[in-house]
Amino acid sequence: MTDGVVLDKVELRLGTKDFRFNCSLPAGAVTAVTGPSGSGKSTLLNLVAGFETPDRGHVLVGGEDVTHEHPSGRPVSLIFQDNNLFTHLDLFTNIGLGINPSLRLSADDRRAISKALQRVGLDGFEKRMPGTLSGGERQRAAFARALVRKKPVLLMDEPFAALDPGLRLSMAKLLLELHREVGNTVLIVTHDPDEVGRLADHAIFIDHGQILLQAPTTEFLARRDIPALAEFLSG
Ligand SMILES: Nc1ncnc2c1ncn2[C@@H]1O[C@H](COP(=O)(O)OP(=O)(O)OP(=O)(O)O)[C@@H](O)[C@H]1O
Repeated sequence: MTDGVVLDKVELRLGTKDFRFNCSLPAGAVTAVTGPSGSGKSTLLNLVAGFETPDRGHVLVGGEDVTHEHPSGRPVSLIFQDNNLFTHLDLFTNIGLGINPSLRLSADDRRAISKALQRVGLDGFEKRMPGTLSGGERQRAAFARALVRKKPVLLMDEPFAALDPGLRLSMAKLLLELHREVGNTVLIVTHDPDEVGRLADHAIFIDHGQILLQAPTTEFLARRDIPALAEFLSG
């Protein structure tokens, strides 16, 4: 098993909260990041993305030590619940920024943008402004941007939480299709045990800033010996 993301004895203090993360998440797999509210799920993603720097320990992505790498230099893409798009820029530009922040785009880049829009079901949406899109369409656009960036790791923080149940299912299906096509390493924060079962190969459970369990999904969903996890699983 190759490591996609490693947090090697990472320690971080934010305000009065202490986080200690030690884990090795497999490359090319979907790992669900779960835990009670305030347990440290977003903080773990922020450490991988580079929005937080550990006080101690190392963060490795694809075997490369990125602990002190600026977020823009890390081989990761991000999709959040919202705020994925710049509201004053059309979709073509929003997605182009994912390829090159100065928007110097080659003919190939331009074709890649249109192809990515097509792939996520937004064929011909290049000139649309984010404000004119539905929530599901905005998430599709965020997927298109992640696609053109071609980064080996995709970090998703509750990407579907704002969507209604039907849309959640179709976005989960799209995520899995794209994941199988590109073989990336996905970390997805979710509060929903059903989503863990639907999407993830592995899952971790965080409580009070520490990882209490890392296991393959089937084992994870069957465990009842950790009270906080049992509570999470019973919804
Ligand atoms: N910059 C900061 N300064 C002080 N405390 C912080 C900071 N960032 C996060 N925290 C605290 O650390 C804890 C973990 O936050 P985090 O956002 O990682 O939790 P979470 O598991 O993602 O929660 P939720 O499910 O509610 O989104 C919270 O109590 C939060 O208030």
